[in-house]
Order: sequence, then structure tokens, then C-alpha cells
Amino acid sequence: MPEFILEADSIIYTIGTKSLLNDIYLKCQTGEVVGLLGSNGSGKSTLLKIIFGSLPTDHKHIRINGQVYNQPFTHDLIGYLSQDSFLPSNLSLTTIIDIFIPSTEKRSRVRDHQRIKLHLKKRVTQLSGGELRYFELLLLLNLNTPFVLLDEPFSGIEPIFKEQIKQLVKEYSREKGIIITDHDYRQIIEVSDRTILLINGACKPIKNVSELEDYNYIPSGKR
Ligand SMILES: Nc1ncnc2c1ncn2[C@@H]1O[C@H](COP(=O)(O)OP(=O)(O)OP(=O)(O)O)[C@@H](O)[C@H]1O
Repeated sequence: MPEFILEADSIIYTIGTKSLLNDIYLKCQTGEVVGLLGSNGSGKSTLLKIIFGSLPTDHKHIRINGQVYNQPFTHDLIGYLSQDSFLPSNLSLTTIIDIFIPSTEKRSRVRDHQRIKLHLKKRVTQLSGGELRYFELLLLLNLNTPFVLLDEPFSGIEPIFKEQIKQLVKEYSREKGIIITDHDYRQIIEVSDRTILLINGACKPIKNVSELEDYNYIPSGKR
């Protein structure tokens, strides 16, 4: 896949009189995983929705390879794993794969995946939480988009599935740029090439875990 560079620039978002995102700049390129940390309510989901293009805002410049896009998702440039399941609950996995994945080769890749092939005839409601999250992630990673945004992929997931999700993210980051956010900061740090902390409406690059203590994101001595 050719190289793509995503730049989310000058992002401002206010709620009433409160400034939530204050002139944010965030960059991600294909081949890397960018981890986004932040406290509850710091604006992580809001930022991802703005980058995806589903949430309008006062000001933003979303550029991909220098070209400005208002709604990148309408151009097949970005996929987004939201916190809530986005799949129709009464369809079988086979049907969903046929609907979601345009490429024949990638449809086979998802159908033949060892974690998925046992469940193909099941409906979405018959999957466990971990199986569902894994399936959603696999679907998104097999879209033709160069970028994927992942909002809390580890939430409610048991340790063994977390490991598998991390492996999946690492595997697909060879061909995609991935921005991932979660409260499980250890998993985020492990899976990411770079980590950013969203605090007071700004993005701070994090070089080591002790900085998370300095910013009071984690309690000191709890690393
Ligand atoms: N439509 C809305 N109307 C009013 N306030 C909103 C709306 N959407 C989000 N907010 C507020 O914006 C803030 C940021 O929300 P957001 O979901 O982006 O945070 P987050 O960092 O993803 O939080 P969490 O980690 O808890 O999911 C919160 O205080 C939230 O209550």
C-alpha cells in the first residue's frame, strides 16, 4: 500500500462556553500506531469523531497527503471503531462479512480467520462481548481505508482477547495508520509506536510512563 499521512490540524471544539479541544494537532502515517490517552471526559471520543468526519466542529483541517477533507469517511479513507457496537444484531457473521468487505480476497481472509471461522453461522447477538469486539475490529481492519480509529477496543475484554487484539493491531499497522485510545494505558503503551496524552484540550507527547504521573493521569508509584 502506498504511504499516507493523516494530519488533524487546528481542531477546536467547544461545548457551550467550555473549550474541550483547543487547537489540536495530531499526525499519523501508515505503518504506525498512535496511542491516545486521556481522563474520562477529556475529549478522546470527540476528537476521533471529528477526525472521522461524523461530528461537525467550529474549526478543523483534516488533511490526508496534504488534501483537506471535511468528511474523510465518505472517501473510504478512515474506518472508526466506536465504543458501541455498530453491527446489525440479527444478521449472521457470514452475511455481515459479505455486506461490509468489498474485496473478495479480504472477505476470505476474514471468513478463514481462526478466531472467526467457528462462528460464521452465528448471529451478532450470539457472540460474547470479546468475540464481538474482535470481529468488529477484524472487519474494520479489512476495509480498504488507509487509516483506522479505535475507540476503547480493550473495554470489557479479558486478558487473552486483549493480547489477540494487540497482535491484530500490530499486524495490520504494517499497511495502515492506526489511532487507538483506551483507559488500559499499559496495553496502549505496548501496542503504540508513539503515545499522546490529551489533557486540558491539548495533545502532549509522552516519552515514558513517569510523565503520565507528572501529568496526574496515573497515581504516582502505581506504574
Ligand atoms: N453532545 C454532547 N453534549 C454535551 N456534552 C457532550 C456531548 N458530547 C460530549 N460531551 C461532553 O464532552 C466531554 C468529552 O466527551 P468524550 O466522550 O469525548 O470524552 P472521552 O475522553 O472520550 O471520555 P471517556 O474516556 O469517558 O469515554 C464530556 O464532558 C462529555 O460529557
